[in-house]
Amino acid sequence: MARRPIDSDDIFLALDAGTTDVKAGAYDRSMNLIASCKRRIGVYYGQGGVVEQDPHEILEAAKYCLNSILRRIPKRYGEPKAIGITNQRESVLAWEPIDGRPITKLISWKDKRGAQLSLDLKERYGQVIKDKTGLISDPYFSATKIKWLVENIKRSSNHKNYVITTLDSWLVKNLNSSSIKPLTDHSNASRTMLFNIDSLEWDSDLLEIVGISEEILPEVKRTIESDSYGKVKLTYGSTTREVPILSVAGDQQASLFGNGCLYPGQAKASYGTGAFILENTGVRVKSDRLLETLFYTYKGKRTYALEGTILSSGSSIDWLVSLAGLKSVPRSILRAEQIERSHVLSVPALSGLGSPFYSSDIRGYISGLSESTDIYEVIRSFLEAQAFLSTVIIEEMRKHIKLLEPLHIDGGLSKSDLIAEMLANLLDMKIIRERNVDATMKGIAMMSMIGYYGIDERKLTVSAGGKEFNPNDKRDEIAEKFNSWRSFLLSVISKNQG
Ligand SMILES: O=P(O)(O)OC[C@H](O)CO
Repeated sequence: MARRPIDSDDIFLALDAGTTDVKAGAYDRSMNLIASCKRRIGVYYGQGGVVEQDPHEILEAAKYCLNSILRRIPKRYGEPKAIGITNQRESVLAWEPIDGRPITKLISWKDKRGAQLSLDLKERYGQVIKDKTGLISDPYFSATKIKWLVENIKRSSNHKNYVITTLDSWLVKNLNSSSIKPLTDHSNASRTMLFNIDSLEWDSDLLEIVGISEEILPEVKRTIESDSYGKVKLTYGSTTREVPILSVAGDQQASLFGNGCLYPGQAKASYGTGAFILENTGVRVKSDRLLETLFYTYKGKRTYALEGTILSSGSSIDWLVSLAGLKSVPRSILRAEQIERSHVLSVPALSGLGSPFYSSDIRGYISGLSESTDIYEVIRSFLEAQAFLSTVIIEEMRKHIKLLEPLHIDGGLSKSDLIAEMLANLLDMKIIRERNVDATMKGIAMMSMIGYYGIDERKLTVSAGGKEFNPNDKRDEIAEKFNSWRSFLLSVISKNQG
């Protein structure tokens, strides 16, 4: 990769196509955010575990946001040098490889249509899947969704020539100024449950086991790449710009990067639609109860991470606030945080339980309700559950690799001081919430900048800092509640198994 001179007027773009919002940002050379735009997108929840999104809506939102930030970049900056694209992971759609036209909806990572198949796969091939992909067979990953799409296309249409890919691949195709074949990056491929994270290839045994042909999958490239992903064509008014795409990554990997976790032992927790806790492990570190995944690849090097997932995070709070007929999520959270003491306990497993339990058929439970319980106590218990579930995951991580201080937190729900304070006490460590809670966009912009300059990622100097939370005198009280909650969780799990 060519090295280029560093100029203080250089700027880099980021596109983050998440589950709830599509966002774009422009960053200066020190990774200060200088313009941003966000558009909310719809999620359709149907019977039988169906969760889908409209790819056209996502693409329109992406174009709108990118064009809108271009208009807002101050004149003193030069042309954007590069762009990085990051995305909600595991979600897949089928499309025409020549013109990029979608032939299905985007089947969300939250979709459970593959539940039975993933159970069967777990029973028969659980260890093979873990060894090869680092993942635990679950409908969360792409494999069973891809299989469902293949069967469905066979039954309901004449389409013969199609590919099935994660969202990054489709966006790269549809935003490109030139014709480009279907491509994805290693971090996204590692979430499909079909990709061998040691050999860095689609795994022929797994493809055969699940019954998927490699021909319908995209080619896999490095996360930070100088010349594979083409250029994004941006037009506004009479101006057209072509900006090279120099990085593509799954959103949680991008946020690990954006939180500056570039050394083994550094970790972050992102509280978005779901919550995702990732620790940089450098090399692959095996764990039976957590997910081993590719963090990023750059030049000849690969870096791995351990991951624990909470399937419903911000989405559970949104759901509860709207069910209660309350207007504002942030105001409801603030009010819930002010409650002195609450006896309500919750397991907000609205989409099943993620790590380290992987029970896709469990649903949400609440205990401790009385006639005097008010809705804010219940909201508080949902917030507390995020800190408790995170603690269970991090306890598991600590069995495998030392966790370095501080733990970085980001994502919309990380604005909750309650969650941050509880984490500091439960984990007995410093927590840092980034000044700008959007580490995902920052991470993908950082990756594109590294690709542009061709520099060593650990030599980066970027602006950082944020609010610190440390263990305090509430430690015993929080630990006591955690113990009660843990017993409640175990009773929920055993009830479900029985
Ligand atoms: O859309 P988010 O930010 O909740 O992230 C979704 C994850 O990538 C799913 O694995």
